[in-house]
Amino acid sequence: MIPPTPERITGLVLAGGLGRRMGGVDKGLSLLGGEPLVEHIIRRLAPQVGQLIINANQNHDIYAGFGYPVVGDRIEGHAGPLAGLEAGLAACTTPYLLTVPCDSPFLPADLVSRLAACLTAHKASIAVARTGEQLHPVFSLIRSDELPELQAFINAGGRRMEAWLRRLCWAPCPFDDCPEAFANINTPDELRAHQAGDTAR
Ligand SMILES: Nc1nc2c(ncn2[C@@H]2O[C@H](COP(=O)(O)OP(=O)(O)OP(=O)(O)O)[C@@H](O)[C@H]2O)c(=O)[nH]1
Repeated sequence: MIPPTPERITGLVLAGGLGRRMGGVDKGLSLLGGEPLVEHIIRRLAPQVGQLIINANQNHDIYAGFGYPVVGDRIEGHAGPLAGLEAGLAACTTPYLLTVPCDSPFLPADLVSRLAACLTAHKASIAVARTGEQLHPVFSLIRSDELPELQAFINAGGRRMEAWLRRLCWAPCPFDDCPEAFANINTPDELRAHQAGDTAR
């Protein structure tokens, strides 16, 4: 197994959703503390990985302005985060891909090192963040050579990320010491609440 060192990992920021609960806006570009959510993610993730890719299905030019390649879903009909993962894996040139959602701006500074240690210890194909009983499949470190398996799952109608990862050799990675790092922002009220608490972080 090739060790999942940072330079062998591409970070994929999943920003391809519809943001219905946010009122249909492009959630990754929603402002928190005066900065787009995607910028918060990039600031935390870029030091942890060798390369970055943004997955987006609208506003490509704006996302490209952050300085990283932008890929859109190749599967039609807003098939969910697995569609973004499929596009990211297809564009990825490193042996590992790390996914994060665009709406969790407080992600851990040691997310990648802990997922990498877990993947190695379990000789797994995918390591998934877990807090308590809750899995966070959109925070996963994945072997890039699982792309054909993912495409087969999607072609057979599979859409749930957790259902897919359970077909692989997968390992849960505990982050019980920092559950707040996985808080996500789905609604204008949640955005306002975090905005109000932003100065405290
Ligand atoms: N590429 C891609 N990513 C998606 C899609 N749907 C959701 N996501 C991403 O998956 C993560 C979790 O998304 P959700 O909050 O469940 O969905 P959303 O579309 O962003 O928001 P809602 O419409 O309010 O559910 C986010 O990073 C989204 O950008 C999709 O169809 N394609």
